[in-house]
Amino acid sequence: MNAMGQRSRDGTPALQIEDLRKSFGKAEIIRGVNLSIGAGERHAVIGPNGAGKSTLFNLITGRFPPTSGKVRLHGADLAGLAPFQINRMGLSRSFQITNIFPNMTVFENVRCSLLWATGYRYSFWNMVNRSRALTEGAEAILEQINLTSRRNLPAGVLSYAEQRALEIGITIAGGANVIMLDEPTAGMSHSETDYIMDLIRKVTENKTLVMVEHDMGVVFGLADKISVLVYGEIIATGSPEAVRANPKVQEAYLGAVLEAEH
Ligand SMILES: Nc1ncnc2c1ncn2[C@@H]1O[C@H](COP(=O)(O)OP(=O)(O)OP(=O)(O)O)[C@@H](O)[C@H]1O
Repeated sequence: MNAMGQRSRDGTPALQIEDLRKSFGKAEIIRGVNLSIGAGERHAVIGPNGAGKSTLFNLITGRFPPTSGKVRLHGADLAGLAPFQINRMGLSRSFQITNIFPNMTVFENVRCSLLWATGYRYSFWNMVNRSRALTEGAEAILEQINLTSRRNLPAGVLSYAEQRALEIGITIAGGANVIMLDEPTAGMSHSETDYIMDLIRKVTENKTLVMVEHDMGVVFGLADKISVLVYGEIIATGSPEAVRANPKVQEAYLGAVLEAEH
């Protein structure tokens, strides 16, 4: 069965991380991370600045090779694979920095990412069918991210929140079933944050979501499970309630963050 866009039915976790380590020079930034993320789970990784959250993302997505340890996607070892190969196995990520082409239209941005993501799978199709499939696919995504009415505008003129929605559209375009979002609501107002949160909930329905996020409203509103990364180690993983109540987490991170929000 092609697992794209569907939950694993045999109980294999979507992602398994086994004793993962990463050093830059002498500094060990990721220090033995073990984590299992179930198919269909919404998982948030939180922790203080510099804890290694982006580095962990970069290791999972193949952007950096680990110093040691393993990452498995639906049971398959990702060692040695390039980001585009991992992407074609059903894992797609967004970046903290907006990754869209500002001079291309909104529609072209989505269509292009679809073309890239599905390049191989449609290789036996004739050009007409392929072109039609891409157009229809792009239209369906625009509908999902509520940007149909903006489709012919250059992406650069969209509002910040709309650009982040487009970024999410580009991330989901290839039909990946594991979606990784890096600070999807960074720099947003309360209403924009609520809007993007609803959008994320909608587009990741029946998919696995892994996100790094600093806004605790978003984390506790969206996540089924939370992992807390401090100095390259996961000090707690569990349900939002369990993580919130964990004294180690309170001490290392959440106590100060929740206090600052009130
Ligand atoms: N390519 C690199 N080379 C050297 N050091 C790096 C590299 N990438 C990250 N680091 C270091 O690793 C540490 C963790 O950085 P990382 O960006 O992963 O943290 P983070 O938890 O995502 O932080 P933030 O919440 O501020 O985004 C930092 O001390 C950073 O300077």
